[in-house]
Amino acid sequence: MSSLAANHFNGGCLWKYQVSKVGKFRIRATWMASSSTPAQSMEFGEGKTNKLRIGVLGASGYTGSEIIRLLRNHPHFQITLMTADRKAGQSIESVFPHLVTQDLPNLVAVKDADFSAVDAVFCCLPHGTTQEIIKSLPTNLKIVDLSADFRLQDIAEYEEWYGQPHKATALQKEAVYGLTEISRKEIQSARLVANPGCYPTSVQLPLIPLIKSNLIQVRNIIIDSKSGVSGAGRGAKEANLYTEIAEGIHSYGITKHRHVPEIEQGLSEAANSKVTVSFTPHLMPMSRGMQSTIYVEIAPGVTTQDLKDHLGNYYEHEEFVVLLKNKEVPHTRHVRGSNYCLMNVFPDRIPGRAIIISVIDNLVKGASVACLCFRRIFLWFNPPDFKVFVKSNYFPQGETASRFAVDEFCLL
Ligand SMILES: NC(=O)C1=CN([C@@H]2O[C@H](COP(=O)(O)OP(=O)(O)OC[C@H]3O[C@@H](n4cnc5c(N)ncnc54)[C@H](OP(=O)(O)O)[C@@H]3O)[C@@H](O)[C@H]2O)C=CC1
Ligand SMILES: CC(=O)N[C@@H](CCC(=O)OP(=O)(O)O)C(=O)O
Repeated sequence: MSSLAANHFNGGCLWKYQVSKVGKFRIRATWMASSSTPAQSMEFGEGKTNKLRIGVLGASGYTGSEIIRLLRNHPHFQITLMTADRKAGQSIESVFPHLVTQDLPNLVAVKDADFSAVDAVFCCLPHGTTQEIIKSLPTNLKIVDLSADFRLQDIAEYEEWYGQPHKATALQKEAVYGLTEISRKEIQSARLVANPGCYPTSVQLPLIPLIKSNLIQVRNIIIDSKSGVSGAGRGAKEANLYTEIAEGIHSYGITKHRHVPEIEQGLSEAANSKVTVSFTPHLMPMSRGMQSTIYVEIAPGVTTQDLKDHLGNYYEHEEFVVLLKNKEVPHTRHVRGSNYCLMNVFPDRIPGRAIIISVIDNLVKGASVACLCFRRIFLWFNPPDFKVFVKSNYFPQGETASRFAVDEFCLL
């Protein structure tokens, strides 16, 4: 792990293969270098521009601002619309001064938004609000929704856990749950993608492959998760004041956190039977980062090493999920600002049990960048010569687009 961490802190960028497999050299996609190369024949929006035009709804929030940070200088994206609520009418630099040098539109209220110059929308709004807004958007738009509104397939379950009726049930049926590494194929053809929650991302990435292969029992799964305070958004709340959060750990949502049904939905689908988990989240005195420590029963005849081998193989070709070696411990600081999920598996002292640790950045892999995955967007739009473009400019060895760019974003 040390090389990956050092690489991150140095601001450099190696592919996972370069880090983990000596001698298996892959040419790195460097969009910063290639930004001098015109985006040749990639045309979006009826050929009017060679950039994909993006609207960010909720641009004045934490996840929205991360999307802007990551897309602002990209040669193939152009942010043409940004919305806000209380901050409508302001410039983005007055809200987030680090975005000062960017040529970005001012923030407007959703009701005043002009979608005529937008191809795809990232919806970074509070749940509840989101479903009504998405329902009113032009139907030609591709949408990635970061809220929880379209994640639960069972509307009754949504109403039970979110305490309100669902107001866009038809759209709910259309939405695809967007955990990239697990559902890449479905995401490619979706119009509306429900980006997974941060806790569910950190839990499902290690558990789904193990459950699918019957390597762990689906009973007695215990999940202890910890989140940075940015997970609660930028809105002012007494519980999130520095004086309330600093120098302590706060458990919350015990037995009733709204991510429980989302986690159980994903694990149950993998198991083909109903899975029930014990899940307790904690608020930590840090601005960003998330760790899930997961206690599982191993299936009869299976060893901890089998779990490790399986996860290693399952994610071998996934750039952003890394199984650490030996006894290396995943730390949240190693994924800060990055799109990586780092994980490892440890034998418990109690025979037949294992402990899995998984870390992500809640604002990146847990939210914004997960949904920026290049392949998702470009396969949606499917420009005819995309493969040629990708091959000649970025992937001389014919790699797929999923490995491109996002890690460049997150290692900035
Ligand atoms: N923070 C995280 O780690 C993660 C968050 N998410 C989800 O992503 C979504 C956005 O989260 P986050 O960025 O943290 O939230 P923030 O509270 O930081 O930002 C919310 C954004 O929505 C705008 N907004 C609020 N209410 C309305 C409204 N009624 N109409 C129109 N716009 C409105 C705000 O505008 P203004 O500021 O101008 O009032 C702001 O731009 C949420 O659904 C959240 O649960 C998902 C994964 C992780
Ligand atoms: C620390 C904190 O408050 N975290 C939020 C979850 C983070 C999040 O954004 O959840 P969604 O992805 O479902 O919107 C919470 O516990 O509700």
